[in-house]
Amino acid sequence: MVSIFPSYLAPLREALLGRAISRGLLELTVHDLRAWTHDVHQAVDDSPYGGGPGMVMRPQVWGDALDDVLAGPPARLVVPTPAGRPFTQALAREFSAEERLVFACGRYEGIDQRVLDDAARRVTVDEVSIGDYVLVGGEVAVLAIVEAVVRLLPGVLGNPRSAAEDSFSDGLLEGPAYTRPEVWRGLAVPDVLRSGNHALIDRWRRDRSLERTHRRRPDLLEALPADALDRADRAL
Ligand SMILES: Nc1ncccc1[N+](=O)[O-]
Repeated sequence: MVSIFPSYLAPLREALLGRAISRGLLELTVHDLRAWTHDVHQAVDDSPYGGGPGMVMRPQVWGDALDDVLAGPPARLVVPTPAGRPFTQALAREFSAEERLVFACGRYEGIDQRVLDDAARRVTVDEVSIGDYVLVGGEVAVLAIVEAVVRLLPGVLGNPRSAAEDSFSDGLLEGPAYTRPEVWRGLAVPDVLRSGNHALIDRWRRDRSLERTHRRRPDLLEALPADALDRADRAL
């Protein structure tokens, strides 16, 4: 990763991801973009051509940084930006199969477009968005993207089934989950989940998942492939 706030990415070395790194399941290197500046002020941005508010990150600094960081084994350049294509679970899976990912964290009003155009001459460049809102920079998006990708790497999650049964893995939202005690503040766990009848439990979970998706994300239902819903689903 390349950022002007490397410490923003420190959480990646905590907990699950930190353990995956210490277990050698992945390597993580954070570079300070300012290492590629040469002026005393270590300037990384300048005012935009054509005027307008804010600052644009300068091509020379990013160009030199990416020349160095992209050197070596083939990598895919991921640039978080609100103007990017949506980052989805499917893209997380695609990224998790890559040998190496390089993340360019932009600040201010983004990075001079020529940096991405120049990089695209050498590597695949993915401008991706984690949501329709504007953060101050790409670092928080990189934290989210890396967590979504790394948890899919073999051996990272204790139980590989949980990645397979994620929300979105079957195109639907995950339904409600419960654990002990059976009754808590007068609220009981649905009986079916204690029935031991796994066919019934699977059906109940599928129904809750379909209901929730219908209520909260009808767009996901629209996007399902035709054969994704069976007769029982349609009966719901
Ligand atoms: N939403 C965003 N805002 C700023 C930078 C990056 C962003 N994103 O979604 O990747």
